[in-house]
Amino acid sequence: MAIRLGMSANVQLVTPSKHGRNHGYPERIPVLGWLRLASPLVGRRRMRLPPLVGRWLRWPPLVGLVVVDPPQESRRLSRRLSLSLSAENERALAPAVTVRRTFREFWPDTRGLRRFFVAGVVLAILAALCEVAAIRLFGYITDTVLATRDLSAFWSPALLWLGLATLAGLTSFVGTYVTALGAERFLLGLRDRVFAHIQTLSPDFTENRRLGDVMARLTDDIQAIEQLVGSGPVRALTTLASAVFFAGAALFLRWDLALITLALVPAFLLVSKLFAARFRNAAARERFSNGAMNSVIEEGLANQALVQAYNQQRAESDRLHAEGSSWLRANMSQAWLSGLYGPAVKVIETVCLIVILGVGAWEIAEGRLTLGGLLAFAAYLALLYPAVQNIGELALNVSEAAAGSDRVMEVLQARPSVTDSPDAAPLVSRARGRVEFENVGFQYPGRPRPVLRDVSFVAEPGDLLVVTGPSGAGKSTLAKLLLRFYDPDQGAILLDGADIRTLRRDSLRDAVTVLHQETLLFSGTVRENIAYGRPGASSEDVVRAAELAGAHEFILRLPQGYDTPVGQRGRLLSGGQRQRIGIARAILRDTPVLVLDEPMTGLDEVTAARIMEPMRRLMHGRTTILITHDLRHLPEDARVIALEPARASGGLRLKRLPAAHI
Ligand SMILES: Nc1ncnc2c1ncn2[C@@H]1O[C@H](COP(=O)(O)OP(=O)(O)OP(=O)(O)O)[C@@H](O)[C@H]1O
Repeated sequence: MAIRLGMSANVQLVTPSKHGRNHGYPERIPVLGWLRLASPLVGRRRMRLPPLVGRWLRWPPLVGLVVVDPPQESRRLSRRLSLSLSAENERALAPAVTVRRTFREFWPDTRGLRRFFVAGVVLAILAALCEVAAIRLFGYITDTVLATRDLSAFWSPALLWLGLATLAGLTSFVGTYVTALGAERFLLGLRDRVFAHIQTLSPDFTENRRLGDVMARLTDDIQAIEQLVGSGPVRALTTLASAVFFAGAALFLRWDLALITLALVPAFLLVSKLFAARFRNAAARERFSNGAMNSVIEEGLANQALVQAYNQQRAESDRLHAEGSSWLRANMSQAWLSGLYGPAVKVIETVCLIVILGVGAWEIAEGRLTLGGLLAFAAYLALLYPAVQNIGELALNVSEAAAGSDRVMEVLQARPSVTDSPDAAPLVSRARGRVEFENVGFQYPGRPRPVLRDVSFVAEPGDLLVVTGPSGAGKSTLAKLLLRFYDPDQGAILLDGADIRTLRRDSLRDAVTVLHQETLLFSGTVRENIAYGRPGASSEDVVRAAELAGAHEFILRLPQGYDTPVGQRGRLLSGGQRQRIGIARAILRDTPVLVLDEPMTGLDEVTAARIMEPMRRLMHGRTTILITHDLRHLPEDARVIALEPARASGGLRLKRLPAAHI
């Protein structure tokens, strides 16, 4: 984009986009008045300095060189923001980390990408040098062609100018592209790393947190880190280089004129000071309202069935309206401030320009300055502004990134409650499936009392062991221990005589299938959900598993058969259908040990009876631990044990019950 400056200058200015994804690489927008450069910096005292030094350091080109640390106030702002946004969950907060620690942690993630960032810096510097030269040419043309009306002197500088503009455009384009490529790859890699780490943690890591908060860490926070570690240094270096070039060129041209314009700095400082705190408060309110509004939308949509069943549509709409109204108010106060700030700064800018032109005109009249020199001088100063503003924004990015990296590092530092021991071994062949609990005691972290105490039982290969007991007695906890989501505090769990702590977790989990109370499905097709049991399974295998699970007929009746999407968490299917897909998946997985956790919950009598047959097929030849309250549909040979809370001890005792028969 081009602007008209003075009489005929056609100047392109470089500034970063504050919002939006430009990866910190400079983009071009028109800006008038270099003095506005002080605006992002005032009101945030970076360092305590003697008044005189402080005043001089606020002189724009120097400020650009001394901003090395995020302003304390913006750091506090970020902290306050993250405090208020995540006040419900203290785990969302993490200790503050320094920028250096952020670099130490995430710099290795730039491996393989640094060449993109280096290329970005080199190309941006080249583009800035082209700008400097182009402005010089513009001044030359003004003096040798416009002032003398000698067209013959026009063509060669004009062609050179065109060449410079083309080169600047090309370098800018390639620089933007390679920086974006580096930044996007950094995001991809870091997101993969954090997500993979979360996958190694016990499921209670996510269960104990708000899902929205974990997702924000994988998206916004990671992006903030990228702005600091990836494209941040590119921006810092190119901005510094640009500031030095443009300040140097202006001072070289007329150092005395450059100093005169400093007289107007206090006016900018005053306006900026008046606005800075209000801007920050409005932004903090906007972020907070935005978060609150998003959680209402998320909860409302996720629980839509509950909302409608309880006739709470109106209440939910009111809740959203209230949060939306706060958001609107916060946005309007931002709009009011920026609406007012723009014209206020414009007035001062205009005064500044008039002063430069006035003094310049006097200098020209005195023969100490040419017209081209004056216009080139004004253009250099105008280019200096965005460069220095960039540095001010960089400081803001640094504090945002520090807050983001706190939260991401907290995730990366979380250790799985269970890990493989160094000498853990895989199962050498398919397990026979003998499962033994030997005096197992267990207490959930942070819970006052043990949930299991002295639990012992054996399930021989192919056995069906039924575990029953009142709600909350710890039946599902047995399955979590068998899968090693947790390790018992006392006793041991053995698979084929080997303590499962000596086995590799992936190998152990390959030997055990758990069918949960509510069948968990992904939002893919029926086929994909069944094949999840054995990735790479053939279509025939999927169909055969569905037939054994008694699911084939109903699947064929679905609109697209096996390719019918099951909807979010399988909600387009009935409970019984979901259950049969779960059974087909388990059949396909074909493990020697099976844990069925309340497989009949929520199913009516007829459906439950219908599912029994496929369930028997699934259990056939496998060691099965069936967790259930419902002892009606059990086979005759089932052994039943009951977990009961022991009142005095606060633990549990185990009781053997006779098998219940249909
Ligand atoms: N991740 C967890 N962190 C802390 N406590 C937990 C966790 N999961 C379960 N508990 C607690 O452990 C106890 C046993 O839970 P568990 O799910 O094993 O019971 P259950 O016998 O399967 O109950 P139900 O029959 O209702 O499914 C409960 O008091 C529960 O609150």
